[in-house]
Amino acid sequence: MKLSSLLKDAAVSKIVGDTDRDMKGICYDSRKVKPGYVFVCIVGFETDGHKYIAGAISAGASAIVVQEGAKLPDIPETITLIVAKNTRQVLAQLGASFYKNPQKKLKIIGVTGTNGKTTVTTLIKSILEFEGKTTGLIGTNANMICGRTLPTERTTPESLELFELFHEMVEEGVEYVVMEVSSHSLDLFRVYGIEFSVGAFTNLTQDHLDFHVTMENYLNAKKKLFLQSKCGVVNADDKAGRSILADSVCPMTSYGIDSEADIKASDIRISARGVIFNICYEQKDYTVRLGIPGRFSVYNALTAIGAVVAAGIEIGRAVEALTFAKGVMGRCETVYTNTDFTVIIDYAHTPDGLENIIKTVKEFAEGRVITLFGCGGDRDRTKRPIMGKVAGELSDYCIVTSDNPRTENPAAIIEDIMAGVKETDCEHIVIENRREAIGYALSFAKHGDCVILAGKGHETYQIIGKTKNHFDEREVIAECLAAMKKAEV
Ligand SMILES: CC(=O)N[C@H]1[C@@H](OP(=O)(O)OP(=O)(O)OC[C@H]2O[C@@H](n3ccc(=O)[nH]c3=O)[C@H](O)[C@@H]2O)O[C@H](CO)[C@@H](O)[C@@H]1O[C@H](C)C(=O)N[C@@H](C)C(=O)N[C@H](CCC(=O)O)C(=O)O
Ligand SMILES: Nc1ncnc2c1ncn2[C@@H]1O[C@H](COP(=O)(O)OP(=O)(O)OP(=O)(O)O)[C@@H](O)[C@H]1O
Ligand SMILES: N[C@H](CCC[C@H](N)C(=O)O)C(=O)O
Ligand SMILES: [Mg+2]
Repeated sequence: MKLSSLLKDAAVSKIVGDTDRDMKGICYDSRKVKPGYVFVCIVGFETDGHKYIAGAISAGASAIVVQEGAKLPDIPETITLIVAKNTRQVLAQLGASFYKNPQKKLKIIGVTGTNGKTTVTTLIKSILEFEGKTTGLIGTNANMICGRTLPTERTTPESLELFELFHEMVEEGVEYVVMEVSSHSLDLFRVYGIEFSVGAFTNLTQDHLDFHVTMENYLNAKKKLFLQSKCGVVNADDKAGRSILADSVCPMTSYGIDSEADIKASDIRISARGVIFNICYEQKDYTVRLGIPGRFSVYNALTAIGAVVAAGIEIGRAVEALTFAKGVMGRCETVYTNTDFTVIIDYAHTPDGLENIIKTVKEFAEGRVITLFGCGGDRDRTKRPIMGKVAGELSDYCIVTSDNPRTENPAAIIEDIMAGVKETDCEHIVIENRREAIGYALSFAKHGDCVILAGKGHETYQIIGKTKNHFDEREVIAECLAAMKKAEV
């Protein structure tokens, strides 16, 4: 594609050099540049892309996009220099042009909120597929195109990768895309230029304050989704949800249990096997059955129903489809252990998520609730003591261990968590090594107990330092149980 066509809709302030040249690709990482590429310099949180201009040019970049005011090295005249106020925005605009605006050929449903995005997007996908629609999914656990699974690094990919994914989806005949829209992605222009057919909001509780600093900034990031959605579906029971409804600039559907709402749930029955409840929509009643336990599952079902109805699916069909919806890997997932206690893997990694899963398990545990958890390193530190307190207040026993320590000292993360646990009188133990901690939990559990392994969910790795080690809790559980059996003989 000619550089001039690529730049047609881009917000650039100055261009120096040839724009008639043919561009082979776009790249924002100098290490991936190939001959004939345009290299977009991003001022990042760890480093500055402008530092790598020389490397990009020697790898063959023939055009460079730089941010206004950035310090630049000598750039040869043969290279086209493009100056912009915001290179993240230009990256998204170039990506959309390069892949021929695939977002305009798809019906895109975006889901945002602190907790529930992965679960809700998976439920929406199940409903759409029940209706015979072709779908694409983008989120934390995986990206999927018509049932084909692609690996994913992020909840919401960088704009360039996102438009490439949309392009593949269009090529493969996808009609509906269901995607998680993280607050980071909204602030960092990863979804810039996309008009969502439906924007849906689950809830807002503390997380990611390392990035957003205040809850107000965090909410404002989430609100951006509704500035680029044709219509919205929002939780009226949530304080932030009510603020989104109050500021609405597009038609909104509200849902809730406690508040007046367009889709209102009542008569909720919760068991270990799932939830059954009534919903009232446009003066008609429907009975919803979902095979995932917990009051939060009622909310996730309501968000999913609201979103598909806003996307044109008949509500009765959506309700019927949910009956067949499967649980999501690592979300309240019961692991088969052939023991007389229960082991549940869950992705709770926020105070609210942890509170929800422990309360849910308490509703059906016959014996003690034993919670094993840690907190991620290089992430919001202030949530750690709160999670410690929540786990201590609600559990019968806590095992405090490591999550993904990343570049932080695991013992220091645990110390932050322990400040909260110690505010409660919950019995507890600290075992830094997660594998050993799981072994301990399994040997400690007795008849009727429920062991919750919280925080890692679907993850099959543990990040220690900058190394990603294979770590699948399902395998660890099986290995520990086998070792325990061997020791008995
Ligand atoms: C805060 C954040 O989101 N950062 C992301 C962002 O990094 P960044 O823009 O700060 O980039 P940087 O690493 O400082 O580098 C600056 C630029 O120099 C370039 N570079 C760098 C080195 C080099 O040799 N050559 C070169 O060109 C880089 O490619 C980049 O363009 O862009 C990078 C490239 O896409 C991401 O890898 C990185 O994700 C970091 C690792 C991350 O952990 N992000 C998490 C917090 C995240 O995004 N989470 C959300 C929410 C999760 C949820 O709640 O579900 C998500 O959507 O996943
Ligand atoms: N609606 C909800 N409200 C509160 N907690 C929830 C809700 N749904 C799920 N949870 C809890 O939060 C955890 C994460 O759920 P899920 O993965 O669906 O959320 P997410 O928003 O995609 O998270 P992430 O931002 O990390 O991708 C679950 O394992 C469960 O403990
Ligand atoms: N999307 C979340 C995932 C946290 C999962 C937990 N295992 C951790 O590493 O903190 C984040 O990036 O904050
Ligand atoms: Mg997710």
